[in-house]
Amino acid sequence: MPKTDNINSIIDHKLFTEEDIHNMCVKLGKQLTADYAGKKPLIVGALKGAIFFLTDLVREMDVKAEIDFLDVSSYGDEMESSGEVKLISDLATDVKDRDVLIVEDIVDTGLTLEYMKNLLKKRGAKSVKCCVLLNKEANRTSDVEVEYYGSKVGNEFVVGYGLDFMNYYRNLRYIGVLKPEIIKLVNNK
Ligand SMILES: O=P(O)(O)OC[C@H]1O[C@H](OP(=O)(O)OP(=O)(O)O)[C@H](O)[C@@H]1O
Ligand code: HPA
Ligand SMILES: [Mg+2]
Repeated sequence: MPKTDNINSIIDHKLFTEEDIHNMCVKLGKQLTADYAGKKPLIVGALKGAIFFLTDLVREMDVKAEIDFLDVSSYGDEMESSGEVKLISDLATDVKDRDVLIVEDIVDTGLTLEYMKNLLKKRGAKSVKCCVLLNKEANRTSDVEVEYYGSKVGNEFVVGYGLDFMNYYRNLRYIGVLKPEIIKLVNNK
């Protein structure tokens, strides 16, 4: 566990331990191995949140896969989606006729995922599916399909294992729920 300043003052409780996360990666990896058998998918990680999940998930997949990254952002330092997804940096790979699997840490409003799926379909991908670790349905504004997910979560702000609060705490090994009073502090600033 990295030395992270004041972690107890911001985390209310742990939601998923390292073991829980590992088990989700193993289960999803098995499903994806079966579903992508005989294919050579392009795995697209959504920076920055998906970095840890992607690296753990792909090592549970017995599939000949390529990996690339899209840097997209809609939250910046905020805790609510701006409603606008920005493409910060693009893929290096041509997706035309490829089976693409987007890997994401969380789907919340669904706007980021919808943006990425539309972009990849427009570029001529043969198939575009996604695998997200956490599926938060409470604030969903898009009807984007979530083909694979590790677990549903409630309407709580979660941090760790790639998920950030004001760009920090991504490097926690577990996933925790941010204290409601921290959210109030930020919202009242
Ligand atoms: O379903 P949505 O409401 O669009 O929210 C989900 C997205 O928001 C977060 O990314 P963020 O924009 O904060 O960038 P980051 O991955 O660099 O943290 C998260 O990593 C997802 O990509
Ligand atoms: O709950 C969350 N935590 C961190 N980043 C997020 N982006 C959307 N929802 C969340
Ligand atoms: Mg993200």
